[in-house]
Amino acid sequence: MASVSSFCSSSSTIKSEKLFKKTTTKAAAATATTFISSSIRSLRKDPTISSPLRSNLIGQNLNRLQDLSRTQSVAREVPADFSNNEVVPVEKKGLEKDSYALWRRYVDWMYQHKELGLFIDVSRIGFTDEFVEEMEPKFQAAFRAMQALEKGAIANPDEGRMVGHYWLRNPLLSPNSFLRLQIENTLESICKFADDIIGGKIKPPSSPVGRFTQILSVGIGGSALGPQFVAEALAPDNPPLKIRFIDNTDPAGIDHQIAQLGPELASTLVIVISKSGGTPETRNGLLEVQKAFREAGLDFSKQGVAITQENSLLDNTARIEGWVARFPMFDWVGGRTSEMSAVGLLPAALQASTLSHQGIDIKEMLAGASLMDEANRTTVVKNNPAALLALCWYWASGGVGTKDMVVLPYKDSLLLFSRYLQQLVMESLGKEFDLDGNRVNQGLTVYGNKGSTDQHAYIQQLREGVHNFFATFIEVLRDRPPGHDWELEPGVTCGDYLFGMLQGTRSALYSNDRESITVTVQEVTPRSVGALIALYERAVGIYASLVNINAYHQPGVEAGKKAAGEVLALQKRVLAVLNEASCKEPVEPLTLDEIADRCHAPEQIEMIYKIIAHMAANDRALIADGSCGSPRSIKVFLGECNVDDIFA
Ligand SMILES: O=P(O)(O)OC[C@H]1O[C@H](O)[C@H](O)[C@@H](O)[C@@H]1O
Repeated sequence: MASVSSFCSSSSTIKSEKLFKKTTTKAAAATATTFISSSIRSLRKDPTISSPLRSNLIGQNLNRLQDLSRTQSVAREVPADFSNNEVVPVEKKGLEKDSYALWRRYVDWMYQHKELGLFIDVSRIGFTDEFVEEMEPKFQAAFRAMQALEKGAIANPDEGRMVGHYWLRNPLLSPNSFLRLQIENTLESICKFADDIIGGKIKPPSSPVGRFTQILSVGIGGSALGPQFVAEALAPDNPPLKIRFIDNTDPAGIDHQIAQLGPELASTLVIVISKSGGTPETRNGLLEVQKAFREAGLDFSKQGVAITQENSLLDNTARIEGWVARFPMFDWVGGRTSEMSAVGLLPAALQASTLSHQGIDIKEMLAGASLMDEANRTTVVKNNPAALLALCWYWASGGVGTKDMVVLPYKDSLLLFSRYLQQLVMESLGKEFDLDGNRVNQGLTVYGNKGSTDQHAYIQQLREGVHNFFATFIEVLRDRPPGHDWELEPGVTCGDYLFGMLQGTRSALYSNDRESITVTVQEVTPRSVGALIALYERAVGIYASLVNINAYHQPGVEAGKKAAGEVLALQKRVLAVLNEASCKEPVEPLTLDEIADRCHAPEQIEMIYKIIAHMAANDRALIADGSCGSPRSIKVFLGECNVDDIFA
């Protein structure tokens, strides 16, 4: 039953909508503004409505305020406390439309990193000077937190861990010489190992080619997304060592990767990546690959490499089985910020070009990240690229995630950037509680693929539909390597079209009050990719401080893992019950109620039905009566009875 206050919230919203529609005079606009503001206040305080609904309703109301401001051209009376005291109010005004004023804003706020050739344009985000001023203390606190983090503070208090991904690209910053040496030695051993593999010094034992030709990376989440993004962005066209990924426990997906390797399995280097060394999907991928090796008569241990924390299950397995190599994953590096650790560096270093016989230049990636980190250490918001992004995110999403971030790289090779950012941003910022234990349900939704492709898919909605996002364009100035360009019509190249599409979409969105950031790089190189990763890692860290959350843990992920474990445990009980009934003479097919009863889990009947339907679809349970489409009617038994299991 809807509680009184949740009813009030939604009725306020309806009323504010009506008021908004009726508003024709300044006086009416003022009344509407006051009413909408108070609706926002009530929504923020109402504990009885779900947080997605709350965000949605607040977002709608903020949009109305913005629209009111635009139509009435009056200074806004926006509530100073529409949220809890932690959140700085975002006083939305109509976006600047005068082209000279916009040009001034563009030039005033343009960020340029000369050495990296990277620009950030925040002029199409409508933050005001007052907002920047109000945010200043929060930014100074965020900078202090970042300094402490870089010095080795326990920045992940829930897990009692340091957060050290910044040391990976500047080991001199490490809080002690032990960590510095660990980083430096690991980098050295990665480079040496990659040289030995590419140069054929380390060979697969049974390949007729006499060297490794393929890499199969097994890992998930932070142990896959960075390497996938970097491979897509930087791998050479015809690499002698091509990388593939198993990043799921989907048997068909795994079969597909193994089938595509075919006889080249004999010359495949398998890199198993897992910080914890115990992630089920990764373990399953490993077991499936090991089975394929056995079936092909190959010795997996001569072709397997592990990247994991010391003494994890994976580490111990690799050590005991004598795999080719093991590389460390450090306790103080989180999965989603691990691209500059062995997790990202080893796969990158192995993706060599046929011409140079060198892998992706990982030292350049590290240099790009290090230069970006350096720029992000300034405490002047306007000169700090990551802080600028965080400022825009805060403004655009009200500091409470009311707007989504649509990431649109206009470059095919950056297709996976938004997918990579999805984990980095959403796993870091999507938190139920803040650092003081208040329920805040924070987050920032990220999605996107690439332009101009997406212009032919969902840009229609962005331009004209629900106003629940801001965009980030990633622009790459260099269209293709020099000497290859040609004009496909007088004065216009193919790349000019891509450029035109980006600029056109940016303008079209802005003219309809859709805000955007543009990040520009000269080229997609190891250096610029390293810089982009570092830019967003720091922006996420700063933003997390602004909204007072721990960006470095992921307690919510555990709930799904735990529930999955419970489903599998229930499946084992179901199997035991079915086995016992199927071993009877004659076989005793069971209804779902009977199975649930015998499992002592009547409340789990729906899950038991799903388990049976899944097993039946995979020929592991047989339906004696009825069909899965009418659950009440089915009777189930197992095709084979295993007497040993009954007495086990
Ligand atoms: O590297 P692993 O320990 O296998 O973890 C892989 C992934 O597991 C979980 O889903 C975490 O939420 C991710 O942050 C992590 O990247």
